[in-house]
Amino acid sequence: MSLEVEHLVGGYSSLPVLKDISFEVKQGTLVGLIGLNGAGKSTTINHIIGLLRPQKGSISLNGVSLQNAPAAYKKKIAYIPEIPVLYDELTLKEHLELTMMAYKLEQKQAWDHALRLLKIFRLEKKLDWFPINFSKGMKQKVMIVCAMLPDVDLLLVDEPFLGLDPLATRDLLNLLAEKKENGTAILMSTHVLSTAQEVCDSFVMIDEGQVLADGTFADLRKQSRQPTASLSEIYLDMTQK
Ligand SMILES: Nc1ncnc2c1ncn2[C@@H]1O[C@H](COP(=O)(O)OP(=O)(O)OP(=O)(O)O)[C@@H](O)[C@H]1O
Repeated sequence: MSLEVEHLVGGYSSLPVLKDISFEVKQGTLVGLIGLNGAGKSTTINHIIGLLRPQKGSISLNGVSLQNAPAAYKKKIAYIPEIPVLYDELTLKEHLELTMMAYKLEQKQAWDHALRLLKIFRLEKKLDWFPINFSKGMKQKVMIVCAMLPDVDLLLVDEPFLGLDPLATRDLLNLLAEKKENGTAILMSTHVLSTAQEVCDSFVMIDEGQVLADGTFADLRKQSRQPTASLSEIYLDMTQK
């Protein structure tokens, strides 16, 4: 049971940003997608959520192919984007209702869950607010709450820590750990390598649209022949070679 990306070639129109990307995210694991600016992290995620169409290769989740069964595949994924995408004319409450409708969630259970998440992120008194009145971090928290509501097989998280205060970062990490325990596969792109080193079970390092290395932190230390190096040192060393 996992996300499988196999020989993915893709990008924007005819420009192939991703050259031949393969990796797996197993059920109940958190995988860090690591790369410099422009390496192809968001492009990879955009392919996995079906926003971009592969030029070659395949993407499947627990055997369900994005190409062959897009609706069944998309029901099983949730996504926290790097830049919050909210509807100006909808309140926080209406954003939650929209998410519940989209995933066909049972109302009572979904609202209990939503209220718990809203309390964690200190948003429970802002249900009637519109996005224009939210700070950057608050908008990011709304995206997190919406993505955490459904019970999905795969959660994609694109650079979540920018704009979040330390309390919210801790709360997000706790929620990711909870999701993982429930069996969700999580792929998270981030530049915050110290946090990634602490919380991720394994890593996919990409550079110029190609996988440089993948595996656990111990695997990467072995591959780079640096038994005491940090994730950041390993990555800098690999990209400079
Ligand atoms: N909409 C787009 N149209 C054309 N090219 C794009 C588009 N978005 C990104 N690219 C190009 O694709 C390449 C990979 O970009 P991508 O956004 O995937 O990088 P990233 O690893 O997520 O970087 P960052 O860490 O800066 O967010 C870059 O060369 C970028 O210029």
